[in-house]
Amino acid sequence: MVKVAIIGATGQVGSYAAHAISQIPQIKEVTLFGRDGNQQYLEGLSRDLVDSFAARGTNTRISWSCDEKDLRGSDIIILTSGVARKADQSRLDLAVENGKIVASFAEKIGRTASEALLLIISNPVDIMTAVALKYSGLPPHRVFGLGTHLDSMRLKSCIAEFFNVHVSEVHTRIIGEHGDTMVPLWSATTIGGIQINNLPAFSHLPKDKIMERVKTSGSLIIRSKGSTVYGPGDAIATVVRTIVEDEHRILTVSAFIKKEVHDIGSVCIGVPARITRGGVFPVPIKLPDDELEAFRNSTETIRNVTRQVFEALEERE
Ligand SMILES: NC(=O)C1=CN([C@@H]2O[C@H](COP(=O)(O)OP(=O)(O)OC[C@H]3O[C@@H](n4cnc5c(N)ncnc54)[C@H](O)[C@@H]3O)[C@@H](O)[C@H]2O)C=CC1
Ligand SMILES: O=C([O-])CC(=O)C(=O)O
Repeated sequence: MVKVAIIGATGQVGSYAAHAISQIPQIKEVTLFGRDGNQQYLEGLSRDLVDSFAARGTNTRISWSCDEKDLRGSDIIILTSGVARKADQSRLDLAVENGKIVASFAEKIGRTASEALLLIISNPVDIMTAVALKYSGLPPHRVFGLGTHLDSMRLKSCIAEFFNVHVSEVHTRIIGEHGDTMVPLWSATTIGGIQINNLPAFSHLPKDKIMERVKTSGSLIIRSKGSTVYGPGDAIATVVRTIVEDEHRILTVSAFIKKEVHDIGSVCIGVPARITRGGVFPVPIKLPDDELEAFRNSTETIRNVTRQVFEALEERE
């Protein structure tokens, strides 16, 4: 049975993620972590979740803590702490501020829960994954971020709507930055197992418009209702279920790549990765020239900002 800790559980994403993952039968306990001062909120949140579980017939145990010692024994730690962007900000604008928060939690995790798998949600998620990797000291296959999994789901639903098919018939992927330079892999997109460009209607698919919608989904939702909650929460639950059931599914998460995508490496970025109970393993792939060039551009963006954040964090030390 599995024990999961959510750091940043008092936030919008952390609290819904707690609810979503608690429906996974193998999860025995979810610990809600918050900052000192948030004890009352955490007690209220845990009571609210317990009521929900009773209503649903869910057997997961809920606990809460503000003490890093209680991270010990966690199998999976989900880190959602950090500042959320305003609708007119880029996720990259949060890099230094959230870098400090993520580095500090990563150090705590390295000290107390070095056997855990660490899933990063805080934005900009690719850079925060690199920060968590460096400051936790955990091996690369045990530190990864939500990456472009949610973007891939957004693209999937747009394609399903256009072709008027069930979402489960659409397989697609977005790789690269969880941000403006993300790269849709049309070459890896199928509907009902058929390569999308072999379907006559593909020539009418408004690809640019769809990608604009995917890229601006987060800011539109933030402008309309304050934050994105259900999309990320359920995307997190899918990743966690894939881990605990040792499914070996290939999801597009932010992982440290060495040479899996042509010769590009030494960066944390959204790539297809095999997700197992033991960790996350990027799948070696070859891309057509246009997608490769776009991915290279995306990795450069992430590499540059990661470098700047590392420099800012070194000044802190
Ligand atoms: N990767 C993805 O797909 C997604 C990432 N996010 C990111 O997740 C993060 C959380 O988003 P929300 O839950 O909407 O924000 P929120 O504002 O509702 O919650 C933020 C959480 O971080 C904690 N926190 C804030 N500043 C802190 C500090 N200095 N030290 C320790 N803890 C601190 C708060 O106590 C709270 O628990 C943001 O960075 C957001 O951009 C959100 C949605 C999707
Ligand atoms: O857009 C944001 O800031 C939150 C997020 O990453 C998403 O929902 O994709």
